Amino acid sequence: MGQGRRMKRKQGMPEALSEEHFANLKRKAGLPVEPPVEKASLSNKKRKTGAAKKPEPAPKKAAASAKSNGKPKKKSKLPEPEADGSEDEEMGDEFDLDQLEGDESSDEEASSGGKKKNIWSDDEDEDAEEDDDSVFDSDDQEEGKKGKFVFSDDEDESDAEEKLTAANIAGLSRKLDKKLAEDKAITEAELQESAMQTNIDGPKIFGEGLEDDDEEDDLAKKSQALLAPDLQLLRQRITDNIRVLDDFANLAEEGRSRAEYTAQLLKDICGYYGYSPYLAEKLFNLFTPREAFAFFEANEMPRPVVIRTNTLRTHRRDLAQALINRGVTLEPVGKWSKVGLQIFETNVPLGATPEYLAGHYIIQAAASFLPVMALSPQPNERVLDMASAPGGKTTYCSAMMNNTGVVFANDPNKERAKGLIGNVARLGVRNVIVCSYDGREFPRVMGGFDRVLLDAPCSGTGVISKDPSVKTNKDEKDFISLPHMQKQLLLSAIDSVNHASETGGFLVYSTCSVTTEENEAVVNYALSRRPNVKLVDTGIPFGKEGFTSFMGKKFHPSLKLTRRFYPHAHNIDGFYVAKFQKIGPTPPNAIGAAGKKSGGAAADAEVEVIDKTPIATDDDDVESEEKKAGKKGKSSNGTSSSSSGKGDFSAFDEEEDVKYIEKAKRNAMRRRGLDPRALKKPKAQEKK
Ligand SMILES: C[S@@+](CC[C@H](N)C(=O)[O-])C[C@H]1O[C@@H](n2cnc3c(N)ncnc32)[C@H](O)[C@@H]1O
Repeated sequence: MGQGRRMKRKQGMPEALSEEHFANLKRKAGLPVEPPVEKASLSNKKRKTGAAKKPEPAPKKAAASAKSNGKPKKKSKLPEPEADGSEDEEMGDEFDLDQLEGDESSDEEASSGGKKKNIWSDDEDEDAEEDDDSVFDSDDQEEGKKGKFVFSDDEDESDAEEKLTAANIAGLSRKLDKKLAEDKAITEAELQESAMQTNIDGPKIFGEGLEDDDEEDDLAKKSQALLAPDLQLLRQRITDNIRVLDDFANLAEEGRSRAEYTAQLLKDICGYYGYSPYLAEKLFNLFTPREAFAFFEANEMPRPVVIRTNTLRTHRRDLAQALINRGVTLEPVGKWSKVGLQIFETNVPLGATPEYLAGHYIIQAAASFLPVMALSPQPNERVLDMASAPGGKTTYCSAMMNNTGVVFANDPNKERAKGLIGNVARLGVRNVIVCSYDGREFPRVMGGFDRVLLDAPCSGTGVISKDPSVKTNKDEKDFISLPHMQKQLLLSAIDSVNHASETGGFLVYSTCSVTTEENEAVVNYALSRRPNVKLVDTGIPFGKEGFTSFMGKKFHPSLKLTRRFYPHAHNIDGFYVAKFQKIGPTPPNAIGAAGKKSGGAAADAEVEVIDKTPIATDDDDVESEEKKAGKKGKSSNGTSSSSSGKGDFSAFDEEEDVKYIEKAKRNAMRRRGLDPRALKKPKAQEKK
């Protein structure tokens, strides 16, 4: 209500961008405030790519294109990104950064010196070339620096960029104003019409007020047949009932209980939005009635189209300029991301622009940036993306890692994995190994990862605007079988993390669903089965806290650290993100540990957890054991002592030796490709 159209479409918690905004910035900076002129400091930022030289960005052109945006245009349909596989791996390296550096290194300095950054000053300055972590959204997201995403400020922005953005936005505003006026006229006409209808005293939509269920259904059907359900009236009753439920003591009719109002409301929601009663109730219960209404409403609207800059190939500001030159109206997705661009309008299919084909961006929902930001993979790490196709998050991990280290991108669905391979190729990602296992086979397949992402298969209740079939095709069975699988996958994911990782030891669990069964209940289960993990802050600067109790169920208090995202509250897909830290080795008798494919009993069977950390050479072994001893023996004041406390020359400890000998034997067997569990076989069997 009262919310502008643009604001409605705007991503997350957007910052209003207007000419006035930039004018204010200029005033602050002591610059004259004037209408846009045709001077572009961007013009000295010539870029070479492996393909043709790009035309120099010119604000005039930008303004012109923004102007043309002011005219009503047919919105282009956004095709699915193609797995075209067009490889131009070297492009990223061929940018002429000399030109950039004069300008952009100042941004780097700014970032390192704590100076504020401009609105386009993201990663771009540093990411493609520098190997500090500024390529990432999570510059300051390293563990221990929670919630410190750098918020780019515009203070340092050059005039041209301000004008560029202002012109782009001005064009957009004009267009939106026009559209707004048209919408207003239509709404007024509709209101007049509905006012005439609401004067008629309530047709009994769906048998309102009738006692007997069968009779009610019959009559409801008849009345529907006679009278097409009047959506206006239905909506009116929905809002009326919400108002009553909001202030029940004062507004309820005498003799009508809260339960009756709620039942009526749910029924109307099913009728109006087309949900199955089962799902409508499940989703309704997550919120207050008013918020539930907002949620259902938001599911009827498309989420903004967002692209993620591939920082392995380009910088966000260059990409923005190139797309603006093609007539795309866009702006940064929000301060929380340095790589996202929200697309308002485009004349060109975003899945077929030269920039797309050259791998400069990927079309990716803003919400799916979040798990990766929370994971915050670091350069040179070993990362597992357990359910990775089609690779939006995998390729973001790679960009954050600057194409170093290795990301194992797993997905058992080979068809989907093709899309993943296509994206990996197009985006010039070189540190990914694609594999295709059931995630529950980890860590048997491989373990010892610095970080693991489990973006689990889910019911999709957070993405109903994209897939409305969810409204009716998910039933009780799904909310039993999916959580069951999610729990198994999560235990496998936990067991695949190396708790002793020098840089990591983290796991992110995410879903694009909002139900507690698939989120808090799964995470709570994992906490109860794995005392060697704890929840930590996701570092994401927005989102609602996870539930610590829900409909009589109590969850661990630390569930508060997990994050829920909603379309109505954050204008992104519904999403859930939980971040774990692994603080100790997997208990040897861990119940329900990974590897058992089937559900049911398998999930509860005792499974030996095998250390799948990459096999080190004997020397490495010694070194890493020493490292561990050193690490663990470090006292709080930083002095080091041996773990036994007996100094370097402590007496032999036979028990401890047995452990090392066993481990060495197992390693030796694995080197020879044998199953180390054979060691456990009874001697008699071995002799045989
Ligand atoms: C939410 S999607 C992943 C999206 C992906 N992370 C991305 O950002 O592009 C869930 C994926 O889980 C995969 N999946 C289903 N069952 C699985 C299992 N048992 N183990 C691992 N992955 C599984 C599906 O094939 C699907 O691609």
